[in-house]
Parts: sequence; C-alpha cells; structure tokens
Amino acid sequence: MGSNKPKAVKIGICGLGTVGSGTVNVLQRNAEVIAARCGREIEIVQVGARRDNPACDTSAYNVSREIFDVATNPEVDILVELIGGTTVARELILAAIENGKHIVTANKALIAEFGTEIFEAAARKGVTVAFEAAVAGGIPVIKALREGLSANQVEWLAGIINGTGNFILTEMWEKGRDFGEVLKEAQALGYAEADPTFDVEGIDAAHKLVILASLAFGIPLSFDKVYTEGISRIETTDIQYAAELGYRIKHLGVARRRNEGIELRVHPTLIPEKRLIANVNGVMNAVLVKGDAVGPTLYYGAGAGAEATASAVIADIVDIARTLEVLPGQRVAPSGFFSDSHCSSGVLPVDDVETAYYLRMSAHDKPGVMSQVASICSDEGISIEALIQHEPGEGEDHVPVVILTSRVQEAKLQSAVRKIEALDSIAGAVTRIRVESLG
Ligand SMILES: NC(=O)C1=CN([C@@H]2O[C@H](COP(=O)(O)OP(=O)(O)OC[C@H]3O[C@@H](n4cnc5c(N)ncnc54)[C@H](O)[C@@H]3O)[C@@H](O)[C@H]2O)C=CC1
Ligand SMILES: N[C@@H](CC=O)C(=O)O
Ligand code: NA
Repeated sequence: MGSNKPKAVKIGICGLGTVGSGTVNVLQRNAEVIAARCGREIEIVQVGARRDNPACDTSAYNVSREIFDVATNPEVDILVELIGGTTVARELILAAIENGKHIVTANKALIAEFGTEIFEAAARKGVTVAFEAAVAGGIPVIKALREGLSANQVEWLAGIINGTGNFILTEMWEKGRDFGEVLKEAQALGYAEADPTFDVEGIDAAHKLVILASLAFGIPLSFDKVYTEGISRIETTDIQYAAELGYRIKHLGVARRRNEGIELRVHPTLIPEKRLIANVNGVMNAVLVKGDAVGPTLYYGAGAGAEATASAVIADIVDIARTLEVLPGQRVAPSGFFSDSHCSSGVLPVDDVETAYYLRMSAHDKPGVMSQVASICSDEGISIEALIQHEPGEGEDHVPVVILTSRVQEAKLQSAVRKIEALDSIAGAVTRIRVESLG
C-alpha cells in the first residue's frame, strides 16, 4: 500500500546573508514542527549564494554561485529571494515566475516599487508572491491585514516600522549615546539595510508604509507619493524636551483614510508616553491598525534580525506549501483584494495634512519675544498648548523655547514658521516635529 503523505515542497534560497542564514538555521532546527504544521516536509533543493556564510551550514545542499540557476531549476517549487535591492532581485523574481515558481521575498523596496509588475506577472503564470518578512520583520502584520482584518474598513494605521531607527532613538534616549555609534552597532547586528541611508532617512519605512497602505485600503502601491522624513536630524535635546512634556519621539509611518484621500507619511513624531506604542523600544516594531468594526488593534515584535525575519519568511513558505495544489484563483491574492479597482482614493499632498507640532527655537532673552511668536501663531489659527522656557545659562543671551501647538494644517504651520524665523529676536532655524495623540 502506498503512502498518502504529500511530497515535500522544494525550495531554492537565493542570498545567504543575515536573513538567508537565519532562514536556513530555523528551517534546520525546527524542521519537525514546521513539517507537522505544513503537512509535508520542506526540502532545500538549492541555495544560490556568492559565498558560504559561516553563520549557517549549507554543506548538505546543492549550492550554486549563480543565483539564476535557482530560477531555472525544474525541481524548485518556491524561490526564496533574500538578496535585496531592486535590480538583480527584480530580474531574478520575474525569471522565476516565468518558470512557474512561487515567490517568497523579504524585499520591501522591490515590492513597494515593482510590486504591481511582479503581482501581474505572477497572476499570469498562476503562481503566488508572499512577502510577510518585508514589513515589520517577524510580526505577522501582513497576514493580519490581509486575512484577520478582512471584515473591516481600515480607518488608519500607524507604526514603528524600522528597527534600526527605533534602536538608534532608544539608545540615544536611554543611554545618551551618539547617533553614528549606534548606527554602526545596528549594522553589526544585521538590522540595517545594505545602504543605511534607507533606515535613517525614512526610505525603508516609506517602502513598508506603502505596502501596508495598499493592503489596508486597496490602493495601488504608491511609493513616489509618500511624504518621507527620517531621524537623522533628531537631537538628544529634542528627546529630552519631549520627555519633559510627557512624550517620546518615535519614527512613525502613518496611513489615514480621509474623505478627500489618503494620507501617507513617515516622519519623527512625538507620542504621549502613556501610549503603548510610545514604549516600544530597541529593534522592536509595533503597528496600530484601527478598523471600523474591530476598533484599535496592536501588533508588536522584532522588526529586524536574522531569526525574527526568518520566522516570517518560513511562515510564507508554509502558507504556500499548504495550498500548493489549490487552484490559483482560490488562493489569497498578494494584495488581499481580488478587484483591481477596489479603491480610487488618491494620496493627499502633505500640505493638506493636519497634525499638532513641537517647535523648538532659540529666542533672544528679552521681553516681548514670546508675544511676537504667539501673535504669529494666532494669525495662522494656531494655539499654543504648552511651552517650556528655561532660564538662560551663564553669559547666554539666547534661550531655547519649546512650544506644543494645536492641530494645524501643514501649509499654515510652514507659513508661521517662516515668519517666526524672520524675527530678529529668533536665531537660526526652528526645529519642527509632528505630534500624534494616536487616541
Ligand atoms: N536584515 C534584516 O533584519 C531584514 C532584512 N530584510 C530584507 O531582506 C533582504 C536581505 O537582507 P539581509 O539578509 O539583511 O542582507 P545581507 O546583505 O545580509 O544579505 C544579502 C546577501 O545577498 C547576497 N547577494 C546580493 N546580491 C547578490 C547576487 N547578485 N548574487 C548572489 N548573491 C547576492 C549578498 O552577498 C549577501 O550575502 C533585503 O531585501 C532586506 O531589506 C527584511 C527584513 C529584515
Ligand atoms: N533595515 C530594516 C530591516 C527590516 O526590515 C529595519 O531596520 O527595520
Ligand atoms: Na512581517
């Protein structure tokens, strides 16, 4: 009598860096439990890597120095792309799809910028593309949005979605460490992107935000429309003033549905310290999603790192393995929506966005300065909700002044700041950081 056990699913892994080696290690260590959950074994039939990585043992596998061998290997059911970037990775994935392979990738840049092309190619070939590891590392937030929250109209989402950035801000706040030194540590720990500018200038978070927004609202992937600001200009002084006012500074991605369109923005943000998300530290990420039916939900976990990310990569492999024999139309679509034109809302220009603001300026220590600033704010319809002004230091004639404003439209805030900076009694530029209550 023959066995009814389904045949193993055969995977090819391309890229043996941080995530690739983590994936090999977790697949080896947890092979039994993964196979039990999957209903079949997962067999690595080929690894594409320029060189071996001492962090994992691939001696039992067929290792090719040419990753495109994996895309053409007739044995491979699923190609796992872990090389990163948007050039070779795009060609590799399109070649693999053309050869009928399913795809698992951790590559947010690629999905955010070329996802539409890749999903269309996959749909034509009846294969699937899975990318849980692309957003918030090990947190199953893509699955939550695509499946767990499918009954909801998502009203907004906000997340700490870059582990490197959160690690840097946390170390600056908790230990007063220097920005550059902490970034180097994040690179050594394998958290940072190949080009760490992506982490510190908000580009990586913007990639992730457009993926989340597309899944949440059914809008096209629109990376070019995200307002993007990073953490590179955050100073320890601002972290300390924010704390004095009862806030933490976090780098946040925000996507909000409004009647006029969708807000898509990533930037440093003051968040009231009593919010759970304000206390998400180190490499941890968290995503808040507000659905009309379920209300607010929060997803928390490691946003980067070898095994945390491997956890998401392998969950995608398991998902595909479970539905290998299912007809393509019966699988969950990569975008979570079967209708292409689910939502026609456009992305709003940042000038239309309304938030409260933290402003820090250096003011001449003489009477009347604050009334000039207050009068400029009032002319733009801005009220001052809180103010910090310390005594000047010995021999100093300028003092730092910190203001928390009411909610104000971006364009009006910028106009007020220009007028404040033009005052003789204000030295240099005004530091501005948005404030979100997330209530
Ligand atoms: N490191 C992390 O914590 C996370 C990374 N990701 C994503 O996972 C992907 C991989 O990231 P890491 O493992 O951190 O990068 P990595 O730089 O550690 O590993 C990439 C590997 O791919 C190899 N590679 C690059 N181009 C190649 C080519 N043309 N042929 C053969 N090998 C090639 C490199 O030699 C390297 O070993 C990226 O898309 C990244 O954004 C996603 C979530 C978390
Ligand atoms: N560089 C990224 C890695 C995970 O996506 C980060 O720091 O979050
Ligand atoms: Na994830």
